[in-house]
Amino acid sequence: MKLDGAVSVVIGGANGIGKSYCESLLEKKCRVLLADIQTEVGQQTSEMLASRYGHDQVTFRKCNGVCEVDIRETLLEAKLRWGRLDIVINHVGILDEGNWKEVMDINIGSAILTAKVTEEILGKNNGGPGGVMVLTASAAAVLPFPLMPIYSTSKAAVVHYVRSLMHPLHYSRHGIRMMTICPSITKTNFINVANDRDKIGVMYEKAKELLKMKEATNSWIQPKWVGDLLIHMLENDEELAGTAGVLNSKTPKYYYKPRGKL
Ligand SMILES: NC(=O)c1ccc[n+]([C@@H]2O[C@H](COP(=O)([O-])OP(=O)(O)OC[C@H]3O[C@@H](n4cnc5c(N)ncnc54)[C@H](O)[C@@H]3O)[C@@H](O)[C@H]2O)c1
Ligand SMILES: CCCCC/C=C\C=C\[C@H](O)C/C=C\C/C=C\CCCC(=O)O
Repeated sequence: MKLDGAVSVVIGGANGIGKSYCESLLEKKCRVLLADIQTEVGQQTSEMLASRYGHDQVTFRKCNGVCEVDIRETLLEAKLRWGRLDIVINHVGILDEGNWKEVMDINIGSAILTAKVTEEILGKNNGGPGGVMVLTASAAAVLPFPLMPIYSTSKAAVVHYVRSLMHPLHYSRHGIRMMTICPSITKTNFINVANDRDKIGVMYEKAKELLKMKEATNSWIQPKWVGDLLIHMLENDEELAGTAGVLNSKTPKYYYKPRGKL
């Protein structure tokens, strides 16, 4: 798709990978509604980006990415402000091996609600123009990662959900090109959860060891690389729709291209 002049929503855009998504989109002259549950930091990030890329290019709105009403109002605000909506990104997720219900609720719930509302607003079956939806899953969704079985399973469900919705049976109805981005361990605030024994659970010591190794070898994924992958997937959306773009090193690999008809 052509990104110059396109309109996007990034839910969870105030920090880390989401912030990198916003910057990468703005670099390509895409307009961005940066949505986040944290008002103060969201506004700060949006203002910093506005001073760099233009005040008409980016704006902030408070949004809980697991709340259907918030997601709908956020998408509609972007459409109303700029007269169109092309790209919907939801980046929300948690890791808490001590609370499986909440992990499933948030990680899978945010994916299902985002797809539901995106289809409602952009779906060809609802009179919309189609568009693109991107969800952040995790490399743990497709690579073996026994350290965090509940988190990994929730993210695998996100990948499989998107893959299912991109089957021709569904795509022929809604016309929205959907994909997931699956980074490996990325240097953001999210990894601080490793210090919380309750949230990591029985693999706490092993997790600490892995992070120590990452630090010693500086083998983190950088948020900028994830932003670069987003742009690559958007610019090649016809070919990459339905795939999970996995970033376990600087070079991505793509999994699960849906084929055929049932
Ligand atoms: N950092 C990693 O190693 C890594 C790797 C793969 C996938 N992920 C996924 O990326 C996401 C975390 O992003 P990050 O690593 O950039 O962390 P981060 O903490 O730097 O940023 C997360 C952002 O999401 C916002 N947010 C959290 N809950 C929200 C909600 N309910 N509604 C709206 N906004 C909300 C936060 O306020 C924050 O701005 C999760 O989905 C996680 O599973 C992270
Ligand atoms: C064990 C570390 C716990 C803290 C890290 C916090 C969050 C990370 C979440 C990511 O979504 C996990 C992503 C990928 C893990 C999958 C494969 C890892 C492959 C091993 C490696 O990259 O070294």
